[in-house]
Amino acid sequence: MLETVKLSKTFKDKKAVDEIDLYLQEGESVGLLGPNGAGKSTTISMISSLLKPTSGDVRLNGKSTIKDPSELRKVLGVVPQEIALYEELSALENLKFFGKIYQVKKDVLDNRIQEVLEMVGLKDRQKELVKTFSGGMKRRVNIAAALLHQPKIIILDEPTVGIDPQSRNHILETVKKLNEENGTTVLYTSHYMEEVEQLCNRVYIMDHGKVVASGSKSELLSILSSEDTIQVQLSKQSNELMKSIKGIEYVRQVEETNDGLRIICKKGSNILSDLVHATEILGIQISHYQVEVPSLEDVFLHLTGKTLRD
Ligand SMILES: Nc1ncnc2c1ncn2[C@@H]1O[C@H](COP(=O)(O)OP(=O)(O)OP(=O)(O)O)[C@@H](O)[C@H]1O
Repeated sequence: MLETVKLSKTFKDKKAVDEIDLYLQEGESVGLLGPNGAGKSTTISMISSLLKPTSGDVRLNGKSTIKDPSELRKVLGVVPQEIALYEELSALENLKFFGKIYQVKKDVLDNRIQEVLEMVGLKDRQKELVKTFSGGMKRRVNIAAALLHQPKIIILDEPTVGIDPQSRNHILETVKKLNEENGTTVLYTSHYMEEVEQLCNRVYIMDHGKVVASGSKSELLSILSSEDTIQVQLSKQSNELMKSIKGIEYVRQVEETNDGLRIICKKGSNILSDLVHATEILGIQISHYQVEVPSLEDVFLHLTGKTLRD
C-alpha cells in the first residue's frame, strides 16, 4: 500500500535518514521504534510529504508521492509531535477550521466532528477553549483533527510523550479501535516498547538513520535466541567478581544491578557452575539466580546498545 524505497535525508553533512525501506500493508499496525535522534520524525515527515527527501522515493500503491502527493493527502492523517492548535479557540472551533483545511464536505463536517470527538473522549469538553486543556487533551484534539477526513492510513509521531496517564490510555484505545474496528492502517512511533508491543503487529527498529531490524515480535525475539540473560542477587557487590565474570570467554556483557549482576552469555553455557566457583573464591553468596525471558526492550538494547529512554 505505502512504501519507502531507499529513502534518505541529509541535513548539511548529517545523514539523518539513510536508505530506509519500509512498507505498510492495508490494515496493518506497524511500530517505528528508535532512541532520540534515530531519524523517526524525519522519516515520517518525508512519508507525509512535509519534507523533501535528498534521495529515494515514497510510493502509494506503486506511484511516487514525491512527484504528486495529492492522492496521499486524501488517504493520510498525520498526528505530529508538536501540537498545532489555536489556543484561543474551542476544541469544536479548531476542528471546524481543520475540517475546512482537509476539505471535508460541509454537509458532513458537523457530524464527523462529533464522531471524532467521541473517539478521543472529548465530546463533553468541546466548547471549552484549547488553552485551558492539559497537554494530553490537546494531543487528543490533534488526533481528532487528523481523523476528520476519514483517512485510510494514520501516522502518529510519539503521541503519548509527556502526557497524563488518562489521556495516554485514551490515545492507545483510540488507535487500537481505529486499527481493529475501522481497519485503518497505522504507523506508530514511540519510545515506549510496551505501547508498540500492545498496538503493533510489526515493528521497525531504527538507529542512526538506518533500520537495524524489522519483523513481528516473535521474529525480533528470535534475534536473541542465541543468548541467555541471567539475573543474579548477591550478598555483596564486588568489582573483582565483575572482572572475573567478564573474563569468561562465552560472556558477552556484565552489568551491575541494585543487588547483584545482570549477565548476558551464550545460550546453554556453563555460567551457573562458573559463577558458583567465582563467588566461592571471593566469599560471596548467591541469594537468587534467574534466567530472564527476553523482551523487545532486550532486543533493542542488543541491537543499538541503548535503552529506548536514553
Ligand atoms: N531540520 C534539521 N536540520 C538539521 N538537522 C536535523 C533537522 N531535523 C533533524 N535533524 C537531525 O537529524 C537526526 C534525526 O532526527 P529526528 O528528529 O528525525 O530523530 P527522531 O528519531 O525523531 O528523534 P526524537 O525521538 O528525539 O524525535 C538528528 O540528529 C537531528 O538532530
